[in-house]
Amino acid sequence: MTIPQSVSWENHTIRLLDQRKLPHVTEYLTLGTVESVFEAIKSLAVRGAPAIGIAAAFGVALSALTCKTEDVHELKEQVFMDSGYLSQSRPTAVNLFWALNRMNEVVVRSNTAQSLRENVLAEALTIQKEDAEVCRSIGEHALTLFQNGDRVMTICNAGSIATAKYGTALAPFFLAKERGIHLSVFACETRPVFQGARLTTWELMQADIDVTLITDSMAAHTMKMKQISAVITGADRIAANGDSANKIGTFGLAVLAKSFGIPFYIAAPLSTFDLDTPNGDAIPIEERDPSEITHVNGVNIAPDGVNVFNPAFDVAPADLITGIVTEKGIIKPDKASIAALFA
Ligand SMILES: CSC[C@H]1O[C@H](OP(=O)(O)O)[C@H](O)[C@@H]1O
Repeated sequence: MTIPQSVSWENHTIRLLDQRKLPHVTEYLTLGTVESVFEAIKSLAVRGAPAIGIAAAFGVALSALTCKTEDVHELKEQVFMDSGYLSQSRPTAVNLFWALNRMNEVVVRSNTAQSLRENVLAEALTIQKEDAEVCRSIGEHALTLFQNGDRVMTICNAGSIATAKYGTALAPFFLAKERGIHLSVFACETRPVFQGARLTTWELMQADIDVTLITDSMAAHTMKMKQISAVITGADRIAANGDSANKIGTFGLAVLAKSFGIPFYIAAPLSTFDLDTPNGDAIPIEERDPSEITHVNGVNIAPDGVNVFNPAFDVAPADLITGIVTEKGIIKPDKASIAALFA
């Protein structure tokens, strides 16, 4: 695959692919402070639940490496403070909190300032490496759901740049391509930030995968006219009962899929499950700046002063989900199956 890595650790800094500029400009940011990592996550320079977690993990490593004290207690205090700060960058994707918790545990069990610095960097690199392996497994399992010639709809970007590599919902398409299986992807543009139009189409075209761009409002008509065989999306947080939060518009696709009798799949790693959240109603839904809706590429397209509601995510209830594809296999979206996954 020729798709660039969204996050990497280079020369004691984070090298970050600026996803806001894609597809026309491939530009990298060099992040050397915790504040710049926070801003990169908040402003969507890095986005996608697993990639946010990886960036935050490297942010904790930066915190430890840039804090100059040799007193381990002082160092821990600073790193925990920075970790808490990074946790406030975005509220919905639980991978952020999962990664920060993993980093915090490493901080707790480090006994010297030097070992703490070594350990947090090693842990961040491990989180990234594991994510690539996990995503490849998700792709393998998801590929069993599709047959040569299938037409599959997706929304947002759950691809390589939203993760360490391969993606979640897009992983099966990359693997299908490697194996000569022809799948056609219909990508919803994903208003307001256009992750589908800008990122999913770009990633799939880079890999020479058949992709067709539609607006979000064309989903029902496209399902009917193009004989869509399945819908697959990523997720930002999956509650203990299987309700799944993903990019705004996903709930609508799940309703449509049910209406057309089309299977609707969620693809996500175990790090996206939140067993402490009992159901979708308890998932915090991020509301973003109104300008994401009123402006397109900096141009105001709405009357000045218009009221705006801009939730970044919605929740597909478990009863609309056919299956959740994880690195451990495909499970039913119910409490027992999810509990068994973690047993
Ligand atoms: C591989 S999970 C990707 C996930 O992240 C997206 O949200 P955002 O672009 O706001 O970070 C979206 O919900 C995707 O499914």
